Amino acid sequence: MKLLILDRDGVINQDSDAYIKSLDEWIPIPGSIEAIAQLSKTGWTVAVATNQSGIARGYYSLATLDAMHARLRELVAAQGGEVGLIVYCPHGPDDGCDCRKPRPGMLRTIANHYAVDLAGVWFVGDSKGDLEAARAVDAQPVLVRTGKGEQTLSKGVPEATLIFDDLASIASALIHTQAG
Ligand SMILES: O=P(O)(O)OC[C@@H](O)[C@H]1O[C@@H](OP(=O)(O)O)[C@@H](O)[C@@H](O)[C@@H]1O
Ligand SMILES: [Mg+2]
Ligand SMILES: [Zn+2]
Repeated sequence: MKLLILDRDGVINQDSDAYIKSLDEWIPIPGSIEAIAQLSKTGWTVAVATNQSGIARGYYSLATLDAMHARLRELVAAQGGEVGLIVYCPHGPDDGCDCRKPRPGMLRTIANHYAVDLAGVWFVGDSKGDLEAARAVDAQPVLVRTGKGEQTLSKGVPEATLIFDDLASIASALIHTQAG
């Protein structure tokens, strides 16, 4: 099975230090919707693992979060593609949950859902915690320069990390080289 797991904020949509608190603030990064559609149309299953501590912080509701994910699904479907399982961590940094990245709980949830092994599966993120979550389960850490990616890169990333400009360039690489 060709499985690709994506972080959300900073990879699929623009991120903000003030959190993405409303549907209006959820703005796709240019090329990302097309990339997901193209990947799914070429046999890739695209899942999402996203920290959403804004829920615990009271910045937005689960209904708002669901509306953002419904919008993502609508936009990808309009291009003939589909989005797989979306898993989010609604907890705060001090809640001690197993799902908040850098813990790999969400990646394991996705792997169990699809009954696949995570070894070598590409997990694409823009933050250090994304890369650490990938490494915790022997997945392939992949950093994009969008969102917080440049900032993350400037602080140093694990040697095995693959680095791409954006999700569109990842899709192009996977589709044209049938990697993964
Ligand atoms: O990149 P993903 O995992 O999809 O989502 C990240 C968001 O939940 C937010 O995560 C926060 O980190 P804290 O949760 O406050 O540590 C901050 O980095 C915000 O800028 C960011 O929007
Ligand atoms: Mg992110
Ligand atoms: Zn959690």
